Amino acid sequence: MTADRSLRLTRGATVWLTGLSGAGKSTVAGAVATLVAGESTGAEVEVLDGDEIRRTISSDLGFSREDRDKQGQRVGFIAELLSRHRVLTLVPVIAPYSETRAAVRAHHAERGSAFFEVYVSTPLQECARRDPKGLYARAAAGEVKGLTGVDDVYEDPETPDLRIDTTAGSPETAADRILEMLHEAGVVEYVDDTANSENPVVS
Ligand SMILES: Nc1ncnc2c1ncn2[C@@H]1O[C@H](COP(=O)(O)OS(=O)(=O)O)[C@@H](OP(=O)(O)O)[C@H]1O
Ligand SMILES: Nc1ncnc2c1ncn2[C@@H]1O[C@H](COP(=O)(O)OP(=O)(O)O)[C@@H](O)[C@H]1O
Repeated sequence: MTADRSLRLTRGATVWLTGLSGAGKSTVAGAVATLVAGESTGAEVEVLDGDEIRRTISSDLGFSREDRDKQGQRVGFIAELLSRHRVLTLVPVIAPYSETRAAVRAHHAERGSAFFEVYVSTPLQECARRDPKGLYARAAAGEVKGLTGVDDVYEDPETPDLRIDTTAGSPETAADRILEMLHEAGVVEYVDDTANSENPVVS
């Protein structure tokens, strides 16, 4: 993205960032939101973070299979509503089950809303090395049970729209790849700000 072009959304979309704790889902979602907010012409962007949702409307949920599925369905419902109303909705939520992710995709498709699955595929070893919340250390000490990827299941997405391993590269590079995906899908377009404002060049 250069300073002489701006970004605009042609429609809303949900971008679901799935992956292990510490993979970089929230950091990359934040980087996309910052880029879009800073370089767009009035585009709306929201982040629905799993931790934040769990502190509010999902404070009744734990980490059983049933509860994780409910969390996915709830967040998917809100994301679809937002994206149908032209918001670029970034969802850094683990969503460990293929079935939940497929149901959320189908929910979007039934309503004509765009949905993209981004697999933040940073390996467990790197996630545990980063351990930004100390969860892996607590799991190793036996203080946390059922941590995704350690002693609870994570079903790898088989056909994600995009796969990003954040072991190498910056969050901004990862964010650029997501914007490129959205550009290719026609959700994002760029307007050449140096062109005649009555005859803008859009790509
Ligand atoms: N047992 C266990 N497994 C996974 N994650 C745990 C667990 N306990 C607490 N946490 C914290 O909860 C965050 C994940 O919430 P999500 O709603 O994204 O997870 S899920 O989709 O319902 O599986 C997760 O956030 P991220 O680290 O951002 O992924 C953790 O902060
Ligand atoms: N390229 C990168 N992309 C995203 N996060 C990165 C990257 N390199 C290092 N990190 C670090 O990894 C950690 C990822 O944490 P977070 O974004 O909360 O992950 P998640 O939301 O998947 O649990 C952060 O401490 C972040 O600074």
